[in-house]
Amino acid sequence: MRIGILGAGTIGSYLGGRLSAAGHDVVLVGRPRVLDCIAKDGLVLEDLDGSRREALPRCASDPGALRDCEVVLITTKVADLEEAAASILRHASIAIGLQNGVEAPRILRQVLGAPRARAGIVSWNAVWRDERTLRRSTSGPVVIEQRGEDAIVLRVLAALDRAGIPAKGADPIEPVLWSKLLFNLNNAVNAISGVSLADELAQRGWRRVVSACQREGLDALREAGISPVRLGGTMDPRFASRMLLVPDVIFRALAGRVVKIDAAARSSMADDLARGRKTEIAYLQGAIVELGEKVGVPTPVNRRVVEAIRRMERGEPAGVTAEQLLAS
Ligand SMILES: NC(=O)C1=CN([C@@H]2O[C@H](COP(=O)(O)OP(=O)(O)OC[C@H]3O[C@@H](n4cnc5c(N)ncnc54)[C@H](OP(=O)(O)O)[C@@H]3O)[C@@H](O)[C@H]2O)C=CC1
Ligand SMILES: CC(C)(CO)C(=O)C(=O)O
Repeated sequence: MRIGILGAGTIGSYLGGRLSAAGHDVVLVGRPRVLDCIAKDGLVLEDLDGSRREALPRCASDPGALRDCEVVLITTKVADLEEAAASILRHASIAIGLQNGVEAPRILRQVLGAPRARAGIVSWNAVWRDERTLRRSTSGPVVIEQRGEDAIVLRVLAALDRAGIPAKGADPIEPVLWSKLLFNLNNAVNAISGVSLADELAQRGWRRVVSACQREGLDALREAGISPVRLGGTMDPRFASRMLLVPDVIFRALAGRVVKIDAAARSSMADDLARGRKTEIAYLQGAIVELGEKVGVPTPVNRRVVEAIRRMERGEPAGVTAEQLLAS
C-alpha cells in the first residue's frame, strides 16, 4: 500500500517506519531536523518485546510528495493539524488524523470534507533513543474511525496488523477519543512529577491526582451525555480511575496485567516541555475544564493542572505537589 505520513515526528516516524519495514511504500513528510538523518541512515524501530526492525522510507519536506498516496496518516500535534490538512487539500487521498484530544474530527472534516476525513488514536507511547532509533514504550492498540465497509481504512488496519501494530476500527470515533483523553489526563501529571511514567504511576499521590482529573472528566461527560468506551483489554476509564486509588503494592500487581510500560517511557507532554515546546494541555485538561463549564460540573483539579503546565511552558518550575493539586 502507498502510505504517506504528514508530520513525521515521534509517532509518525514510528508508524511509518514499521509500515515501511513490513514492505509498504511509505513516504515521510516532516522537518529536515528530524528527517535528514533518517533519509541517509534509515530508521531502527524497537518494540516492547525487544524486537528490532530496520526501515528506509522515502523522506521529503514538501507535502507534494504525498500526492500519489492512497492514504495519509497525519501525525502533527493538534495545533498544527489544520495547516497540515490544508497542505494536502488538492490531493485525492483519505487522511487519518492521529492526534490526542477530541478536536481532530472537527478540524479534518472542516478542512478536507467529511468523505476524506477520518480520526483515530495511538494508545501507546514512543521514545527516541537516538536520532534514528525509536522505541515503542507502552502497549495498546491503534483505533481508526471506520465508516461501514470503509475500503481504505480496512486496508490500513490490515497493513498495521501485518506490521505487528495491533489496530482496529470504530464508528463513531468520538467516544474512543474521549476515552483516550481520559487516559491522557496523565500526560500533564507525568510532566509535573518530573519522573518516568513507571515511577510516577508507582506513587499513589500522583495516581490520586490522575484519578481526580478523570473523575471530574467522567462527571462532565455524564452530564454531557457522552459514554466513554473501553480502549482494549480491561482499559475501561471508569475502572481505571478507581484502580489508580489502590495502595502501591496492589497497584503494582494489577497494573502489569493491564498495560506494559518501559522504564524509559515519559508522556509526550513531558517530552514537549523538555524540548521547550508548547504543550497540548488546552486539548486535554483544558477540554475537560471547558466541557465542565458548559455542563455545570466543577473541575478544580484539572484547572490547577492546567495552571501548573502553563508555568512550565514559561520555563518556571511546576511548583506544586500532588497534595496541593488535590487540595479542596
Ligand atoms: N509521542 C507519543 O508517544 C504520543 C503522541 N501522541 C499524539 O500524537 C500526536 C503527534 O505527537 P508526536 O509524534 O509526539 O509529535 P512530534 O512533535 O514528535 O511530531 C510532529 C512533527 O510534525 C511536524 N509538523 C508540524 N506541522 C507540520 C506540517 N504542516 N508539515 C510537516 N510537518 C509538520 C512537527 O514539526 P515542528 O516541531 O517544527 O512543529 C514535528 O516534527 C500528538 O497529538 C500527540 O499527543 C499519542 C500517543 C503517544
Ligand atoms: C503515554 C500515552 C500513551 C498515554 O498517556 C500518550 O498518549 C502520550 O504520551 O501522549
